[in-house]
Amino acid sequence: MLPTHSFLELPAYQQLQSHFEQIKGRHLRDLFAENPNRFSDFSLQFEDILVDFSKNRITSETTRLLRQLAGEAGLYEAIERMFSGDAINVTENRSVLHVALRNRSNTPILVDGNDVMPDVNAVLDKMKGFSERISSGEWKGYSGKPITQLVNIGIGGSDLGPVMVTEALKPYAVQKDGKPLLDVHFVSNVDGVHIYETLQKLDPETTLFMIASKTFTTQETMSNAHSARDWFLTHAGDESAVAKHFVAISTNKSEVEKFGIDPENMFVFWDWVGGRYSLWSAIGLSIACYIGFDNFAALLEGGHAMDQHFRNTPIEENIPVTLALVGVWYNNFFGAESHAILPYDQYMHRFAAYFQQGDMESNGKSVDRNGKPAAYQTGPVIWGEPGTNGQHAFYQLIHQGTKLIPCDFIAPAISQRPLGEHHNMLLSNFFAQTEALMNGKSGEEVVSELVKSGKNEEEVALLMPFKVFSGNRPTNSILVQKMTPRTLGSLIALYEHKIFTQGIIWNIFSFDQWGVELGKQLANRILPELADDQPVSSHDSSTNGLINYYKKLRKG
Ligand SMILES: O=P(O)(O)OC[C@H]1O[C@H](O)[C@@H](O)[C@@H](O)[C@@H]1O
Repeated sequence: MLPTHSFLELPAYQQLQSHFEQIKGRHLRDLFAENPNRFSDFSLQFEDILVDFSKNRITSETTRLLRQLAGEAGLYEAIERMFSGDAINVTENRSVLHVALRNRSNTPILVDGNDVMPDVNAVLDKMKGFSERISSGEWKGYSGKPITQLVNIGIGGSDLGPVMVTEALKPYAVQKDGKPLLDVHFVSNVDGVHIYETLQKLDPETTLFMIASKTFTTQETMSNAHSARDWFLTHAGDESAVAKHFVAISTNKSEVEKFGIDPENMFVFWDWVGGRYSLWSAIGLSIACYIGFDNFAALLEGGHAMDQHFRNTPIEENIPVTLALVGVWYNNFFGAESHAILPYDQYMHRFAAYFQQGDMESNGKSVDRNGKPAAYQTGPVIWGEPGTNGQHAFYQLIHQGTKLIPCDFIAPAISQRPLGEHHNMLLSNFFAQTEALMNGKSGEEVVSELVKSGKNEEEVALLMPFKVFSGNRPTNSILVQKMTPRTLGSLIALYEHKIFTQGIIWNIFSFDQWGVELGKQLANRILPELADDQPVSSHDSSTNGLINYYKKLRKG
């Protein structure tokens, strides 16, 4: 169990409220002017990862009170409970042990008195052996050819992590003749277009399908898996070929067997691995095959190093806790509704999408751990795109809109693909944006610019208000040396622990996802009603009207 509290009644919450009244009108420009050491006072480093949180609307009093808030919410006790295997996912009565999957120091972690590490290590060994057999060409398809194409069929947590990491670490793909040895594809949507378009690119003789589903009952994944199997059999002809081309990744052995996958070809994980925290488990098999097991192990090591930092570092220097607290500051005091994640690294183009599930499925809750409505804001809307594309799309609103949008800017110092001036140009944008968001541009600056450009008095007066930037818009900057497997592992774990910390402070359960279940149930109820052309009348008038119009339209 986790301790509970009443968020709004924590003494630090009350103190933060009066502190907020004093600080809300202060401008970041002035905070920087007052303290020449602001950068070093408000930045932290972990290995090569620098986290500069100085461009936030905080003072040392703010961080002191926020840390007190974390203490009063029982954060450090909660961290220990997670790491020691307590069933902190109370509504599903499960431990939360993605940290065990990357526990490279191999210290025992107990669930119901049993050490989970031998099972974790056995699956990692099996993944290693499998990925090596694929890349050496020892694993052959039904016609004797080696595998060159992987298709991961999964959705949500059984898709987003592998997609994000294989994209982010593309430069680490196992190579053959100067090119990635394997093409890796991901099919998630139940829309037949997704599997159709993917199958167009495949050769059945050299394709391996990975059916990834924790439950092995998810409608989208099972439909896509059956369609892939049908397509495969029309080419291979013979059921006996399936064993060479289909593997399963799941916690549900009996459903895997029912589907017709040999248990030998099954990679297991456990109910204490949440879907959105599962890329470190067998769900990462496509990653291990694509970048090679050693690189996958480096990813795990990076995650483990961040786990140690999170568990053992005092609160003043604890990076995930600091970012979580700054997030709480905007979410609960400034009323910010969203948070943008903006990687200045094209390979990380799915990073924000990945943490849309990671954060919003975890902390999108409105009932507290006492089962009572939460009378305060919980998890923010997470969104983002890579820089500089975002700059030419939605940064206008971040700079001059009416909403306060705290942003994380992430960049590597060394490009994976150095090309002329490209990386300096990219990074000049990375630095310029946070500077501009912080400083803004005053009326006087605008006027002098307009005058210099030759505008007359009337034109200056007309244009001035539109060209002013208020600034005072908060950002974190995360600068790493290079986006290696280890660094990426640490970064993902950093965000995971930020989410955990915020969930503890908001007194909500971050590891269930009952909100996703309702949609699944309702779709299953409507599906049989779509089988014929009879009008339906069992729903509200809107739903009936839509279904009946659909039935009319689909006749063509
Ligand atoms: O791996 P599975 O069981 O197919 O679930 C896939 C996804 O389903 C739902 O959307 C949620 O429960 C997610 O957390 C999960 O990741």
